[in-house]
Amino acid sequence: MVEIEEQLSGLIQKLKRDQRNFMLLSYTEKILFQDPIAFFENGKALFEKRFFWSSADQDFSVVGLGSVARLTGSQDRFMNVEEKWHEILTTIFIENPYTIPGTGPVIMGGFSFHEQEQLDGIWADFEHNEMVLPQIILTNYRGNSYITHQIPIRVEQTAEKIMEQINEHRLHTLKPRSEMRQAECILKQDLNPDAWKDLVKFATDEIKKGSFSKVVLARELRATYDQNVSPASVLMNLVEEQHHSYIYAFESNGTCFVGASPERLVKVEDNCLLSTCLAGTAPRGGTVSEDEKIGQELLKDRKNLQEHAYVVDMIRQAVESCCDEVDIPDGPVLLPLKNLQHLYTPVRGKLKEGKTLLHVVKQLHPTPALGGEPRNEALHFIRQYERLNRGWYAGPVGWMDASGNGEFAVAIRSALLNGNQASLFAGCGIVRDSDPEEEFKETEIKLTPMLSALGGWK
Ligand SMILES: C=C(O[C@H]1C=CC=C(C(=O)O)[C@@H]1O)C(=O)O
Ligand SMILES: [Mg+2]
Repeated sequence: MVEIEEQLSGLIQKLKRDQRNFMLLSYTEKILFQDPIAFFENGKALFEKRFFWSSADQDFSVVGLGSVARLTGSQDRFMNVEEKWHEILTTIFIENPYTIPGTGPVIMGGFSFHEQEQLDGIWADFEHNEMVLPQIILTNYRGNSYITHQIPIRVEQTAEKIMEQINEHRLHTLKPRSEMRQAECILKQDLNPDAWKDLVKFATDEIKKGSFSKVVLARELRATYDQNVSPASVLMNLVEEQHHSYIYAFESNGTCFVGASPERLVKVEDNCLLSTCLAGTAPRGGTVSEDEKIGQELLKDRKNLQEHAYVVDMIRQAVESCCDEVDIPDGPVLLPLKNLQHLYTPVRGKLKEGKTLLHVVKQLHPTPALGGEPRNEALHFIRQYERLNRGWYAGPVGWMDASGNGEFAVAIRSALLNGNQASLFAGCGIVRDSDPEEEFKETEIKLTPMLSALGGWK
């Protein structure tokens, strides 16, 4: 702590010497292990914006509170954010002795599913895309905790005054979590299930006519609770129940988008790229042998293999345009989750010179696991006929650090929380052989993890 104070004094002197008014210091240090959910929960009283991300498999989480910069790109939004991030980075004084991904200045947030979409209704508190540079970041990596402060320094301030605020933030955020009472569902409302099934039938007719080959159709469920739903308590349940999933939350003005997605869009670490093809779904069995039987059937099922193949073909093309040494296995394997299992094909590559994480996001989004094939025809159909405002559902959500490391998942198995109301989203890949009743059942299973994390249902 003494070190930050010395840094601050030095930088204030420097501002005076250079006759400048303002600069941003990003200061990282290792601290005693902290619970990321407690940090997120404790930040509620102090900050309007909060971001949570954890990837169970890699023992990694990054949580951001507050905002010192907001990046909201419009035209060519991914590249726009990339440019703004580079501009900001040239102005930050970074003090980070660690080479741990997700430490130092990190931007966090997401993008709506549709480009240029006007967000209204339940999404009114959300920008159509927003990546935030938080005021404080807690990064947990392999059992160690790091804290990064983004500290705006004005020439007229004193180091002691700035330290007071830093200490205040630490005092209120670095402490154990308090008891959280789980909300109870008092009303569950299915928004027009029959119309959704009719739409699936209509989509298969269009596929047979040759309008497109695959389209992902989503539906929304609304639930009301006996008290305001606490995003932290939902995160706590998701972390406990949904292993092998990215657990994420983005809160803006009291509305929180939260979910547990098994689907990585893309990860970059030291120029190595990982992406995931995930499409094709079956339930889990009640016994080991039943589970194995369902899994084996899924691996041979024509409709599901078709759904999956469109995703692999498109991701291969997109990744090959940005990477060398692309490695994709010939066939899918099973990815078992708590409530369902998927067909899964991992993708690896090495980023080409000059290509970045956001270049790949731009190429990939939306993959046929969320949009369809061909992309434009499927997106047109979704915009025209799907009866919901997707907002950030199925869009890229994630983080990126100053070294170009970062990861985005697709924001499925998600819910938007506002007070005691929640909207839950789930979709299904529709291909030629899709059956409306079966696809409806598939969305029911996909909604189960969020419903359960929200506190069960009536
Ligand atoms: C669009 C969703 O899932 C996608 C990801 C995996 C499997 C899918 C499927 O089998 O239909 C979907 O393409 C969702 O959960 O809302
Ligand atoms: Mg499916």
